[in-house]
Amino acid sequence: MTDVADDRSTARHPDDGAPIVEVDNLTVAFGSGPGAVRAVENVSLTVRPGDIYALVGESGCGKSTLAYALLDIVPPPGRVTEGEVRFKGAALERLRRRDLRRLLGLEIAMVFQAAMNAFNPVITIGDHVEHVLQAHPEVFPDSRAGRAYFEHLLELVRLPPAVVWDAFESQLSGGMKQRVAIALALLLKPSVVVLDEPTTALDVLNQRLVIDILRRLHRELGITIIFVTHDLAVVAEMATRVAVMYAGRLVEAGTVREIFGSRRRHPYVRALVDAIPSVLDKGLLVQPIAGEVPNLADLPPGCRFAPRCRLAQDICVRVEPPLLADGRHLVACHVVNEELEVTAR
Ligand SMILES: Nc1ncnc2c1ncn2[C@@H]1O[C@H](COP(=O)(O)OP(=O)(O)OP(=O)(O)O)[C@@H](O)[C@H]1O
Repeated sequence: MTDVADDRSTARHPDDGAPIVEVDNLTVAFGSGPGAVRAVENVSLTVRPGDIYALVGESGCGKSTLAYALLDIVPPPGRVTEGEVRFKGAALERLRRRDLRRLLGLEIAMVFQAAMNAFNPVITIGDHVEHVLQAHPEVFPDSRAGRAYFEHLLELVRLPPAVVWDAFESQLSGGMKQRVAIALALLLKPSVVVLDEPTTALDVLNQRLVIDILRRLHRELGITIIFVTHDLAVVAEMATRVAVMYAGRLVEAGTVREIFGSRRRHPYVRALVDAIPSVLDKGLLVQPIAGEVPNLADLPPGCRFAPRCRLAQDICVRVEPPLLADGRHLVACHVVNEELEVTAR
């Protein structure tokens, strides 16, 4: 194993290709001085074209903040204090403001967690579409082609264009609004779409529908998907790669197979998996994770998960574990990495 701080090992894999999004040693802080809280700390990851990349963790682990940083839209008082995000090799913060706006609108789109309330309630969905098309004539010089493309997107998200075009937000159900938000995000043909908790606020049937739709959009439009979720069952169904965050740090990253099937897994990830009846089919034996994510302003020494970890040893409460790579599978845990090295000898 090699000691690295990210998932960019030099090992070659069949899915290797030029990265589309790279997060390099990124730290995002809220506030300043001793009271500052680092919602994202020294996180590095690489997203390649065609990935369906899941950012996972419990509430408060920094997933949404990381997602916002991917589009350079961290809300104040949050700010990037270290590291950078690169899109197709170009650092976002070094792009001129005009180029950045263009890039973010056209190449990377976001569907926000509160998509349910993301629309202006006094205009129709058709008006929303017209506004976007007018703001970006470079994508569809003929707005009729833009309208036709939106209708195509509505069909892909399984909504009837004739109903949706003249509808106001209040006339759509929660599931329909989420799907309209996805169609709108794709209108300018971005190569990457970032979705914050795309299934969380939906009932089970609508969750299923949104998962199916996102897989279809990925297949038919070839878009790269990055999504934030606290739900590993959704990850198991949809993602190709996964990064698991705990209290602002990356604790494990790898393929879905590595995250769910590998013997070498972070105890936090094991605990998350054990908390999903649908994945392990344990029925009533599901184990909730005891304790809570620590307050970011008052972190424990050593491994942040140690106070909740059944495997914790002395070293865990003293020394922060490094993120060790086996190929592109990364784990930050003294105990499981030690076990693997012992077995490998
Ligand atoms: N606007 C803000 N002002 C101050 N601190 C913030 C702000 N937004 C986030 N934080 C800090 O960053 C931490 C991580 O928040 P974030 O929303 O990124 O987590 P998350 O994993 O996406 O959780 P959730 O699923 O609940 O959104 C919070 O616990 C909080 O300490």
